[in-house]
Amino acid sequence: MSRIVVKVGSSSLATPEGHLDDERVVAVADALAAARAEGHEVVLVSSGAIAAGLGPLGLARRPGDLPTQQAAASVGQGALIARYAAGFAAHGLTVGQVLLTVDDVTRRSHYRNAQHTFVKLLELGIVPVVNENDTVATTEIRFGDNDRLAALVAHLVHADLLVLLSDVDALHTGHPDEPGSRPISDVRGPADLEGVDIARIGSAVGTGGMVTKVEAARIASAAGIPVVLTRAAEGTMRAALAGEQVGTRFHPTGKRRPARLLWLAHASETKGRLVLDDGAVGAVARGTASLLPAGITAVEGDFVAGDPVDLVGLDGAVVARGLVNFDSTELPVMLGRSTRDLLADLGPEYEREVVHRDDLMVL
Ligand SMILES: Nc1ncnc2c1ncn2[C@@H]1O[C@H](COP(=O)(O)OP(=O)(O)O)[C@@H](O)[C@H]1O
Ligand SMILES: N[C@@H](CCC(=O)OP(=O)(O)O)C(=O)O
Repeated sequence: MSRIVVKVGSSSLATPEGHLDDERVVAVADALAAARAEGHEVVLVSSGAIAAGLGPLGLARRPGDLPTQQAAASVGQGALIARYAAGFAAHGLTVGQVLLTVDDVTRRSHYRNAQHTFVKLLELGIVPVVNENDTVATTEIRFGDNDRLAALVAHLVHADLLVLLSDVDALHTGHPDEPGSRPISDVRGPADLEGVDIARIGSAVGTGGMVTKVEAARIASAAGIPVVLTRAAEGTMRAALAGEQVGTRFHPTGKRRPARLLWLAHASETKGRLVLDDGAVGAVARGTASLLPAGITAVEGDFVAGDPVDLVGLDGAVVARGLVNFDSTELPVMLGRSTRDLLADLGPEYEREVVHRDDLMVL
């Protein structure tokens, strides 16, 4: 038995005008139910909330402005999950809705919550149906694309396979409409992507085109999870879920890393910067040391304890990203001082590291 995360994009669920197509939703539910019948655990990351909201709101096409997108997602997410619930119920399966924001997965406590939720849902035999919580996600706290979200969920649930379903049968050497462009069956590392043109945007309803899919595949495969990218058509979906050679397979290029750090590196918007002296840069870059106040020369931005921040050298180059243990307003009096000195002067609350090494991701 293996655990499979499947991501399906709006372009595979919507009509060309951007409205949700019921038959396509049912086809996805059927394919995942077949995988469940084979003994696999499945997690579905599904776009389509905005598309599903257009009809009920009387909108002709996908809105360009964020508030209307949020309203459409609010109306549409309920409709989307109702359709999945009916589609899976036909196979005797129950779905559980999981809506995530960036904060849920970058802050330690929220992150553990999300992980526990998935573990429990799978234990209970539920099919988790995941989407970004678009209704409350504003521009600055938005993943914006479900491809990357799916890669991070795959890592979070320790998936054995990530399947990215789209409206193309595979990654091609160039946009599929370009003459001479051909499908790529295997990607074993960055060299296989040299010269591959993914710049042209995709369908009118999809968001990221191939760029976000290749980035998602890079994140997952670098963390040891194989990725298959193929079309959300009945035959190709089933073949991909059965582990058959179909579409493009991105082979693992690295080993699993602590999941929370992967989120930190790929999903978080940093709230500020800590400027490090050369000694601290060296210590942090080796990946074994925590960041102490003595090695910090300046603080930039407004943040509170628990926020992600960039750690930069004196030249401004980003060395690492980490979760900071102090508010930006608390740090200025601490800079350049030893923890012993801070303990004596300000008390035990100020003796701890500014960023603990377990909360650091060297970039
Ligand atoms: N090199 C490429 N290979 C395959 N598809 C490409 C490539 N470059 C751009 N694309 C476009 O990316 C689209 C898929 O992205 P998108 O529409 O965002 O899908 P989704 O809604 O599934 O996330 C394809 O339909 C295709 O037009
Ligand atoms: N969360 C949004 C979709 C975001 C997204 O990544 O869309 P897509 O590129 O179609 O997978 C929604 O449900 O409408």
